[in-house]
Amino acid sequence: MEEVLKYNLYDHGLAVLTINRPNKRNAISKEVVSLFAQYITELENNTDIKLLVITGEGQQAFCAGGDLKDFHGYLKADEAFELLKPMQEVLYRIATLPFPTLAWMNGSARGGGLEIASACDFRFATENGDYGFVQGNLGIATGWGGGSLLYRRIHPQQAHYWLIESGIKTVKELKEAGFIQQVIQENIEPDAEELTIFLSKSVDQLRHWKSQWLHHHSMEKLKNEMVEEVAGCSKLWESEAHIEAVNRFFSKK
Ligand SMILES: CC[C@H](C(=O)O)C(=O)SCCNC(=O)CCNC(=O)[C@H](O)C(C)(C)COP(=O)(O)OP(=O)(O)OC[C@H]1O[C@@H](n2cnc3c(N)ncnc32)[C@H](O)[C@@H]1OP(=O)(O)O
Repeated sequence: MEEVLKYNLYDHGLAVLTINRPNKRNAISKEVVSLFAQYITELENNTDIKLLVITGEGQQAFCAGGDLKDFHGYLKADEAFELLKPMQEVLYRIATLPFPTLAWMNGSARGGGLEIASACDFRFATENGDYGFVQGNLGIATGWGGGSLLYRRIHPQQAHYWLIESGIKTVKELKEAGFIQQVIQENIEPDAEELTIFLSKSVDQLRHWKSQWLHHHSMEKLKNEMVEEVAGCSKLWESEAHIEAVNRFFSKK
């Protein structure tokens, strides 16, 4: 059976991680979290990589967020914290990789799917998708640290408003807010023209610019904010609103 997270390394410095659960709209299961942690260790130790792209399998979704079967249940706050923390650590490690990272959003994204996208330095998205930090509609908040990351990707006031609004955005709205840098028409190919701006530069140049970015933003402050975010979401986990929202999702199936 194919892995639920595929890792492809190309000889021109490109690494691609593909979330491979198209029948579940690439929702993140615990197994996907574990494979992310494993592959990131390989990426951290590879000095030849110029760019990491994270994308989804298929044309319908980039990532539907946490798998509601794996990540949503009747948990106490401390249990929810233990459940959410591993993916927060994955997102922090993605955000602090020593080379540029790009979310190639090949379709719709919800909740944690946009938290993964926010962990990347850059985001390209297809017009065929729509995109929403919907955690607020589930009675919770971002739970993997993606809210802290969003504050570093777009204007902080816009980030605050998006998290409260919990709305679904078009690619036009994402572009207007500066959340995405390019609109894409199809799934990624290793020789995609859109990757040239990265792959035409040297490893040293790309790692210099990423080091500059990491120094500009205190990573210690980011890590602390992300951990506090997980704790805050965990407290909301016990709410009636959250339990009812998850029941609604599965009852409509
Ligand atoms: C910290 C992260 C945070 C958390 O986990 O706490 C979150 O990510 S909360 C947000 C969780 N995600 C969602 O609420 C999104 C739920 N999914 C959808 O809104 C839609 O599926 C959508 C818009 C992504 C795609 O809609 P579409 O009509 O194309 O597909 P279906 O809804 O018919 O779904 C197809 C198939 O996929 C299963 N599915 C979709 N999303 C999830 C999910 N998040 N977890 C588990 N399974 C999911 C859905 O049940 C269908 O499966 P099937 O077996 O065919 O019934």
